[in-house]
Amino acid sequence: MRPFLIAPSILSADFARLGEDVDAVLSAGADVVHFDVMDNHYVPNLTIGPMVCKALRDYGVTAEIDVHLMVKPVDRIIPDFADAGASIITFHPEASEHIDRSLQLIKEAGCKAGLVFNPGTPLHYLDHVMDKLDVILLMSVNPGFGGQSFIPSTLDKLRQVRERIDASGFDIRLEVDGGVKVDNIAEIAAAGADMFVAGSAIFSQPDYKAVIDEMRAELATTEAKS
Ligand SMILES: O=C(CO)[C@@H](O)[C@H](O)COP(=O)(O)O
Repeated sequence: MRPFLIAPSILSADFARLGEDVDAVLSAGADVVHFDVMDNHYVPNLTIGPMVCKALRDYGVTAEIDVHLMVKPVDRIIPDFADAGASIITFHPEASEHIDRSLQLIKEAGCKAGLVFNPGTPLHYLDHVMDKLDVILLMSVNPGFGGQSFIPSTLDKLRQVRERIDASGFDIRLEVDGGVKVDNIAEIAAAGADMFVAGSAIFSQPDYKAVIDEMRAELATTEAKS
């Protein structure tokens, strides 16, 4: 059994005092910093790049930084994020010209690698790359904005991916992102997820520890898979 990981999305953090806010959420019990990179091209929003990732490292953040690239093209920004201190880099397969090459670039740069699937993206992109994946991230909202509602069909997709991971025998995290809250996290875990991105559910509350504790209490009602 492996631990469940809670990864607050800093898209909902206070950008005017990002270092402090990230420190606060990690002190409150978060495991991983989820870092959303949007390019106003692949998705209709514009956020943060490698300089901000490096600034967090320089500020003293030592937790894993999980960089979710919502950018097209993918490859040219990978080395910059690796140099900036990213731990995990995930990208959308339909945004890459050569999925295997992008995964290889991430690994060669010393990071964990993953593919991200939008609600409408088919899972066949997994077919020939399972051995190269550390993470599979299922979006449970359409990418671009925080604060959207969880799309229920993600539960079935999670179950399908969980079966594929278990059948593969590889050590792959199953991450979910979008609309994750205290009141649905147990159901999402039961469908097979073991890493939970939550933005607005955590950062909209004054007491991060209280929300994270509530999430962990809900997760304790289910068992992590594999
Ligand atoms: O990548 C994205 C959106 O594109 C997510 O990481 C959201 O930022 C999650 O926010 P909430 O749905 O938890 O508010």
